[in-house]
Amino acid sequence: MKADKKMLKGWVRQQNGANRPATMCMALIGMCNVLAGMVLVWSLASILAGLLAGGGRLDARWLGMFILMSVVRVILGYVQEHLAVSSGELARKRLRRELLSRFFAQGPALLRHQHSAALASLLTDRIEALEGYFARWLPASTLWVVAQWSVVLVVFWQNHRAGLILGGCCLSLPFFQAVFGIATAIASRRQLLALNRLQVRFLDRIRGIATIVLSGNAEKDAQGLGQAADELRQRTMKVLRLAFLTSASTDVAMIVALVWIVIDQRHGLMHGGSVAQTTSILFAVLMVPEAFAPFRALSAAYQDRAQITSSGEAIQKLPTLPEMAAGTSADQPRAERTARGIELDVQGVSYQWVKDRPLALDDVSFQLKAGDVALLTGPSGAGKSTLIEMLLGFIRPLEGSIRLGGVDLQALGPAEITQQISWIGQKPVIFAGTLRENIMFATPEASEKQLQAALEASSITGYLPLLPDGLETRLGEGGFGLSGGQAQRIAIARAFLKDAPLLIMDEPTAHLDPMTEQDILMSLRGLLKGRTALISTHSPQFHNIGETVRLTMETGRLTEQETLA
Ligand SMILES: Nc1ncnc2c1ncn2[C@@H]1O[C@H](COP(=O)(O)OP(=O)(O)OP(=O)(O)O)[C@@H](O)[C@H]1O
Repeated sequence: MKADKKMLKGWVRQQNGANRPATMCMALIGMCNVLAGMVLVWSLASILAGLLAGGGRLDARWLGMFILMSVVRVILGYVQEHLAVSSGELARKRLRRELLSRFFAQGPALLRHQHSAALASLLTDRIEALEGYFARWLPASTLWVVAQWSVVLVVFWQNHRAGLILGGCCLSLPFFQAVFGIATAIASRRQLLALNRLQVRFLDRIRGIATIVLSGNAEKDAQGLGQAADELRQRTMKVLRLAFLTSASTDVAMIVALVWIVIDQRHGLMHGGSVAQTTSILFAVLMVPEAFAPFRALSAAYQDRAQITSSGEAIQKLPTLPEMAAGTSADQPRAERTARGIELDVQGVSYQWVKDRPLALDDVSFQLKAGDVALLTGPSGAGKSTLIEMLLGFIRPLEGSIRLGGVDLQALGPAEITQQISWIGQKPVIFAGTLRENIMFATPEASEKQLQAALEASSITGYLPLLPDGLETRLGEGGFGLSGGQAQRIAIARAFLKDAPLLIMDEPTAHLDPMTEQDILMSLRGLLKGRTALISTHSPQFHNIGETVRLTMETGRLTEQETLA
């Protein structure tokens, strides 16, 4: 727990450090704004003193200065706001980039630990909510003590008694902040967690809409969602109440300062003091809101501070990245491929998803020569998908080693692993885009000739005339729908285009009817030529696909290993 907090603090410090130049710039402009504010208030006090105590004389120099400072403050405010927006935007972009590369490096293994709605919300809403932290909280927290106390000191220099009163009232602020600010932070954190729970619940329900409707539980489920939404509403109201109390406590301190200074200095104001004396009293009175403004900005941003802690906690919960091979891509070793495929050597690998649970892979060893086609079978839960995720480089063995083309997988960089392996899963992901974009997803540089060859080899040419716009037909959510077999052909075409020497398939025909399965098998036979392959399947149709090795797994162990003639 303590270690988690330390890590979280370290992460927040790192974020603050990455944003420091922009924060310092905004704080500097903020300070200039405060100084301009002092000159502006002094000009106003001088004008008013001239009118009240100088026989109604309007001093044009002070009027000019007042107008000039007003313009300067507008410009500084605009620049500050502009900087705040772009610094918040840059910080969010940087965080999203970091997170996305972390998600991609984890691959599907990530979804075994985290709900996809929680990941989506982390990447979108929760990063979005950090805008206030970078744009408002960081500059406000850097500036407020310096800005507030320079105002108090200037007032004290001009008018000792008023300065002391103002300073005393300002001293009460950290106390209010401690009471209401901390309560606001806790309430904001709870509100964010409630929001996250609601998002996860919504996505689950949308995904399972058919199951819910058909089970006749739609109404009960809607009630559950309603309760979750109500919990969020109550938590949001609590945050707003607390934020209101924080702001009200600042206002009370400010009004007390204002009234106290006026009562204390009423003699000088009412009994016609000199212009200089009236100016100094008016200056002290008019500076009161200026002295409280930095603190007001800070407490308005206090909620934003809670966001970084809660997003940081969610980011900390992501599994740690597997260590990547060090060095630049130029000096990283390359796996050796041949015209027949690539060698794969798995020696004594073990893996455990959760501590104190049985091993998902237990001392698994096998070897594939270039051109071997291995069929991997075994009952559900035997560890086939875990082995595949390990071969794809998404998880690292606790023990043992994997060599691809004579090189340890851990020594190969992610780009090299990606280049050497094609993967076909149970259901290919079809992205929103045209059929052409979907096929060329991993190889956008492929030529038209290569694309045509892949279309033929995967038999997409068979259904292409049925699509309204051929290769330019838009697919994905909201686009033209494809059958399971048609979609799987896209995955096969992608593999043809990629031309990697190792082909890994995880039940590629799991959701297809026997006829379609036979058609897909025909295309797969073509794809297997000149490649090493590992195919995990429950389907007997795969026997005689041209396999040279049969592997059988049970409860994480390789129980049978047969090499065919
Ligand atoms: N995120 C996880 N947390 C805990 N245990 C896990 C996790 N993922 C998988 N396991 C466990 O690891 C073991 C192997 O699972 P795996 O998905 O590799 O099996 P499989 O052979 O691919 O099954 P299937 O044929 O049904 O896909 C199972 O006992 C499973 O419960």
